[in-house]
Amino acid sequence: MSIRVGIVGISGFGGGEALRLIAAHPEFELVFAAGSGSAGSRLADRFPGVPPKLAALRIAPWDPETLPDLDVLFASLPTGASAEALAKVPSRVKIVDIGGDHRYAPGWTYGLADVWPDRIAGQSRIANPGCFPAATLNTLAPLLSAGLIRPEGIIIDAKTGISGAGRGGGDSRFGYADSNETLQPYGLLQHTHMPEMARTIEGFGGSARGLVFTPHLVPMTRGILVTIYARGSATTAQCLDAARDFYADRPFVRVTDRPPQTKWASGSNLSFVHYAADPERDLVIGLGVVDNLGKGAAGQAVQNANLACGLPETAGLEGMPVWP
Ligand SMILES: NC(=O)C1=CN([C@@H]2O[C@H](COP(=O)(O)OP(=O)(O)OC[C@H]3O[C@@H](n4cnc5c(N)ncnc54)[C@H](OP(=O)(O)O)[C@@H]3O)[C@@H](O)[C@H]2O)C=CC1
Ligand SMILES: CC(=O)N[C@@H](CCC(=O)OP(=O)(O)O)C(=O)O
Repeated sequence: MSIRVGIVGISGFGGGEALRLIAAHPEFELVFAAGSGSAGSRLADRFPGVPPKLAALRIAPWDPETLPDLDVLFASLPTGASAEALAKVPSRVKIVDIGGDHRYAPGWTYGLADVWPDRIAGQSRIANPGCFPAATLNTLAPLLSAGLIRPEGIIIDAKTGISGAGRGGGDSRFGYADSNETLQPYGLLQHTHMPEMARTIEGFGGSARGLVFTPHLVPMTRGILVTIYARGSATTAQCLDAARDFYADRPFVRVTDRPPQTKWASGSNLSFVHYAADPERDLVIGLGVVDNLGKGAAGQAVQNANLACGLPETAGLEGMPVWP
């Protein structure tokens, strides 16, 4: 019997990517779509390429108190817009929140699926990591776990595609003329993703004091590359070996022998990690790549829902990236 799922925020970039993955999922059946301004339109109006079986499904106005019978709800609402409404969803409906309202919130499991799948299995309230933390924490986890770097003073320099800002945008810097042929740093010293990164780093032991995270907008549609500088006396080979051990049985993380590029992950739930280290300089450089809409949002959300429902973790996520 199929698993009945809904998506709220389906007209957005995260919700639209969840639709794409769920439409091809072997066990999930999309029975409910909701939104705000898009309410009333059929899926085929918003997504002309949607499979015929879903074309006539109409987007409902979002009201958590009038949900149909659902097993899983994916929420992809602007951060700040989901906490109150999702509290009204019956507890029998499993929720994966792609937005930022429930990360490390009481009663919610932080869904870092490649690192701690056992914590997610069977859960019913899962907060997806932010897109930058998804790339960063997958890269750092093997090093922290093996004690190869110190948790203090980690510096993360990140580049993101424009879709990371969502369809909503609302800020002129995301328009084509403002974002094409230019690189824009933003969020210096205060980006909202720092607390969840610090909390996860400290979960491996020690203090994340002195954490620096600086994101940059890059004129590309999808993709995140994080370049991380940490202190530690490991060699490159030790870092790569630690990551290969850590991710030995994990299906979505590739430990590469050369620096990864954003296009390698495009349209997939893959995460690429690579390391270069110089013990003489007490320096470890970690590189991580994800698709912000894949591992950074809808891909990891489907992976989390698979774990929550006891399905194979890879169900619906085995497609290769789009290239070129
Ligand atoms: N874009 C990305 O790469 C990532 C995004 N996220 C997070 O995921 C969430 C969604 O982001 P994203 O998809 O990019 O954003 P978008 O702006 O693309 O989409 C958000 C959608 O939410 C709907 N919406 C807004 N307010 C309401 C409301 N009150 N009730 C019902 N629906 C509403 C809108 O639908 P309508 O058209 O119907 O009004 C809109 O299309 C955010 O929290 C974001 O930070 C997380 C990781 C990566
Ligand atoms: C380019 C861009 O603006 N990216 C977003 C990150 C998207 C994301 O992961 O957002 P949430 O944590 O709110 O879910 C940002 O920097 O805030």
